[in-house]
Amino acid sequence: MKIYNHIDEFTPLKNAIVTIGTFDGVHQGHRQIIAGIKELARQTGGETVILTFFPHPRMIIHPEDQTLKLITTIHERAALLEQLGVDHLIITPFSRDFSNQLPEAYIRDILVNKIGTRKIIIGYDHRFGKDRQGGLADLQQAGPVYGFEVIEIPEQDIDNVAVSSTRIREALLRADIEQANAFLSYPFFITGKVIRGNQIGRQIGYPTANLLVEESYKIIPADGIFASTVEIDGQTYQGMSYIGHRPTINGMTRNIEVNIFDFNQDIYNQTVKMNFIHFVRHDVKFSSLEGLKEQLAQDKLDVLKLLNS
Ligand SMILES: Cc1cc2nc3c(=O)[nH]c(=O)nc-3n(C[C@H](O)[C@H](O)[C@H](O)COP(=O)(O)O)c2cc1C
Ligand SMILES: Nc1ncnc2c1ncn2[C@@H]1O[C@H](COP(=O)(O)OP(=O)(O)O)[C@@H](O)[C@H]1O
Repeated sequence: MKIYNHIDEFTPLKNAIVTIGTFDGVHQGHRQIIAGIKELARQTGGETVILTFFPHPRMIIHPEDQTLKLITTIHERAALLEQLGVDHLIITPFSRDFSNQLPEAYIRDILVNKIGTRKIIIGYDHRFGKDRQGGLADLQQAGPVYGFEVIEIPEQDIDNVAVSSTRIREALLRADIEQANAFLSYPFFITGKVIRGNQIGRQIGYPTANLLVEESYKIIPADGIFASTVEIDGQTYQGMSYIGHRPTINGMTRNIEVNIFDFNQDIYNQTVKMNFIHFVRHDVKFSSLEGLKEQLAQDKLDVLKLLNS
């Protein structure tokens, strides 16, 4: 997959099969749409193009607003789309200039002249251009003029998609990993760099890699203990992960940590992918590290059972 960080980097195609959207999470609903454009591309010898927007307008207009959380960072989104076999991903910053284009100009300049759109799959309620003036009707009118076909995704299908994007976030925020994963059709994951902690982990026999997530807009599930798999340097391990403030040691920061099973390497500064497979239990304040240690032994048994049965 080729990634373009600006529409001007793109060379128009002869037969572009296009869809437009945020695709946060690249979940089950998105996957159906992507399967659709891939099938059309296969039938017509075309190439698939996804036009997406990043940063989100709210991030630009209100950078201090931390309430907007996304299931996937832009890098994670790109990686997932690549795995699905999309040919081209155009990431357009939502600048004032871009959003101020009139619908007719947007269709002509971007979709036709810059991309080479021959087929566009679009939701029935998709809006574009200045003040969101443009819609499906404008595309349908322009199609015959410029030689592209418009394929509408019906309301019913969109509703399913919209609902599940929100539902995935809601599920994660109540630590309902099973529900989130069912909607995503793959395990929810966090990518981060391993940073130093208090080094208490190894003292109690459970070293934990602490993850730093650089993107403040990445959604972090509710606190708890989870059965996980961890990907490091192309290898996958099992482990038990933790999200919380470590009440037992009166921790001040909200940590994302994982104790990796059958593993003994220094991985500081490495980037790891932590997959969330099952919720195990809620965070608890123990009266001593000894109490926590006993619980960790039990957690390990529970996690092994969950991952291997
Ligand atoms: C599977 C797992 C479960 C945990 N459960 C709790 C818990 O219930 N309560 C708590 O205070 N800390 C819990 N922790 C966090 C530990 O307190 C933390 O890993 C330990 O203090 C080591 O911190 P360090 O990485 O800064 O050395 C858990 C950690 C893991 C990996
Ligand atoms: N099985 C393991 N699981 C997690 N980290 C491990 C493991 N074995 C070695 N490590 C290393 O030890 C570090 C965690 O040890 P810990 O004592 O908890 O220190 P810190 O508080 O700095 O995280 C990890 O960042 C990693 O580099």
